[in-house]
Amino acid sequence: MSHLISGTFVLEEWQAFNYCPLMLNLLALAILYALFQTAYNLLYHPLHRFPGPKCFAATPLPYVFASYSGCLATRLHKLHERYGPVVRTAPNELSFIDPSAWPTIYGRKNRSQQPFRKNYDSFNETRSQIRRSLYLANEEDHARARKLLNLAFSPEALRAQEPLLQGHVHELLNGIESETDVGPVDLEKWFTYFAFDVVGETSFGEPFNCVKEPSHRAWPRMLSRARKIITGISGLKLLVPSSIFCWMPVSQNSPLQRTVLQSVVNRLNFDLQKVEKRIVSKPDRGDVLSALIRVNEEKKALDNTEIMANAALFILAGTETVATLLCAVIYLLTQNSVALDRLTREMREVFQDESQLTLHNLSKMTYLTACIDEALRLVPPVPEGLPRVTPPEGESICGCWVAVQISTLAASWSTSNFVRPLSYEPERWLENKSSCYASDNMQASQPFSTGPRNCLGQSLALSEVRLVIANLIRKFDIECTMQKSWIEQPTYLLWEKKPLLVKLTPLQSFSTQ
Ligand code: HEM
Repeated sequence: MSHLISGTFVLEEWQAFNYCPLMLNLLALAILYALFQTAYNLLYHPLHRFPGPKCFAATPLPYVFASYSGCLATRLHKLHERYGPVVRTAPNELSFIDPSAWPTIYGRKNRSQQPFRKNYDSFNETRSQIRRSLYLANEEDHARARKLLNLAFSPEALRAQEPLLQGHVHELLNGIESETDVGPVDLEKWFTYFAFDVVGETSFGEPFNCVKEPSHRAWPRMLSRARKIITGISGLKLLVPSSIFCWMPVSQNSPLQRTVLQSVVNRLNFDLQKVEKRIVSKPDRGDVLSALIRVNEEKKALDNTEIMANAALFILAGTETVATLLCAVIYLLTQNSVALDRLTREMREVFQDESQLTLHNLSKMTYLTACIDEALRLVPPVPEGLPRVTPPEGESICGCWVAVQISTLAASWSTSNFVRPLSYEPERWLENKSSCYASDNMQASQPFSTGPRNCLGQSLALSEVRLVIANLIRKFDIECTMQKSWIEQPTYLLWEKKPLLVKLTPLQSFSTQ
């Protein structure tokens, strides 16, 4: 009865009465549309004959949910084990694990043909500092910039950086050694600081000093949190077109998320000011940025915003990935005592003196390379896949807009590509390997991707990893103290790395000077 007494309430009720049918009609329309779309996806969509679970074919929700909850990479692996080498993972998305798909999806057939393009709609980067970087560049800009950046990352440019890298490895070993008598050391945190310092040193002209200065260590954690938020937003963007998404409440991040993203933007701007100063003063420090500025002086291929955008990209692309690989090699070696013993013996017998641990000498150590390749196969640092869109004029499936990708982790973990795929066996990468590995399809493991948009920093990454692993193994006896598998962890585009607790016993006969 109270609503009869209150005039306002009566008015509200009247309005609600009038709005109600409209709202109900809209809701009914939305449900009808969703039902129609689901039926179409299942029965008439050009991809409806491809194998895969019905729920993934019906709506993008399961895919987005898997991405949001950090289990996309392992989910894709399970789907491939069940449904085979090609799986429909969303209404208009196909995932492959057959290595013959790498050149088709990521390469180009001939010089005149463009590779499949990235799905730019799923990026939320239009205002960010990496907007003008290689990563988001269209084909034309990418080709122009990549040509120049390849020179800055060439083997000669890398050789010039060796003293800088060696310096950081020594700082890392000293930092780790300072903790060895306290108990198990968390190598994940040290590797992350190291990877940040190297990118800072080579691309910004000064290290971020994360290894030496505890007060400088917030940056890596901040970036990792921002990545998680951005992955979540990109996942949601798959559900609705960008034009509608930007009006939805979910596109406005929560205050906490906004603070995290804003801190990352502020920090990047702070670092990019240093790059801007160096573009003006042009000191030659023998690092990536010096090489880039020098070749650009001659070729005039990039403007200053592009140089800065790429420097920002190097932080995003070259830090967590390297830290993941370092953790993976150490963790997997501790799980395979035969491999650890063999590598330890080789490192200690071949290298009598620490000064012999140069990039040139280490590049010849085939067992070390095999240990790293096998870790890249089992824990690819970019594990989920790199979606591409089929071009309208060809390669499309039944004339339809289709996103395709090789699921990196699923391809490496597949029983159709490797013998005992979940077991760490560096021997499979050796030239004169046992015949039991004869059916291994080594091309299926492409952790740095292939084609014109493959990893620019591959040689730098491998150099960092070779130096760190060789030095650690030579200097310490290593034993993992963790009860649970380090590999069981979520992925949000990259791995969400858990602490890697390891007991390190320094060998008395070796020192870091
Ligand atoms: C183990 C370490 C690394 C792995 C596994 C890795 C993997 C990858 C992969 C898979 C891509 C292709 C991404 C895509 O197509 O969407 C990529 C691109 C890229 N990576 Fe790496 N990366 C590593 C380290 C580094 C380092 C150290 C740097 C530089 C400091 C770097 C710089 C880049 C850049 C600039 C691109 C974009 C290339 C382009 O679009 O042309 N990466 N990386």
